[in-house]
Amino acid sequence: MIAGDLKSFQVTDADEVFYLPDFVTKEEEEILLRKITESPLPKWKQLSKRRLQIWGGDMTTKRLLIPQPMPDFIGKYPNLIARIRETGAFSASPHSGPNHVILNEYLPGQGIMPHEDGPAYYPTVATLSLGSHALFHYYQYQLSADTENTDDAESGRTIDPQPVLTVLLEPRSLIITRSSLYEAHLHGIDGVTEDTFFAPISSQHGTTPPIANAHMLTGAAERDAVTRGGTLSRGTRYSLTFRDVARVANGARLLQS
Ligand SMILES: O=C(O)CCC(=O)C(=O)O
Ligand SMILES: [Fe+2]
Repeated sequence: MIAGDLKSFQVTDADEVFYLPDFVTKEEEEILLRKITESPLPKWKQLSKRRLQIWGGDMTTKRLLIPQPMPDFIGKYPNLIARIRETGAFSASPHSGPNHVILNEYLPGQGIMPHEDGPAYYPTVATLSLGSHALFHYYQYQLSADTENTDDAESGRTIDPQPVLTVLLEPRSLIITRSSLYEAHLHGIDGVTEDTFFAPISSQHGTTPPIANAHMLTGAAERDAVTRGGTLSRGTRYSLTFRDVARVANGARLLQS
């Protein structure tokens, strides 16, 4: 892919969100899924509702990355880091590419509450989906206080429950989020076992928000469900979130301190 092409993957004119379907091939997806599911148990960090792995190094409380080499299936075959650099999405980031990856595992019924990714990272994230689709929502904070809505535990600010943008992430796709949707918005995935879509004609009966990347979908089942109405069952999904941690510890300096 040529760096300048990124614009042709932009989901809407208004937002810096880019959807790249089929970013990895089926064969590459199989290799990645095998490597992930074969990884030894100690690699996993168990949270209350899902588990994850962190690659590229751990972060100190002062948001300093203590770098670790990437596993071969991220940095060599397939070389996902290089492929993401080639999109140009990180061209203005401190290291011109991602240096940190979080792998999340979601079983059917598991999701991630609306949240912000925080200031340790350069405000660009690229997310590769493997194994299953997900419906990904971007939210904004409520401008005026409304007691009916949920509060964000961390900021204490109220989140508008109506997403500002919803995209369907197909397996093997990459979604890139930059700028305002990264810095001033939240994102999340509902913990459901299936997603139901209503054909536009009957949309008044349904509650599904419009899918902003409907015109960019490449999977037959996904296109069908979104354009004609239907249900997509969630399988186990793995997401790899690629980011650039601005501050990286320098080995020599670490030894001196
Ligand atoms: O699984 C995803 O697509 C989102 C993950 C996420 O938001 C995060 O790890 O911060
Ligand atoms: Fe996130």
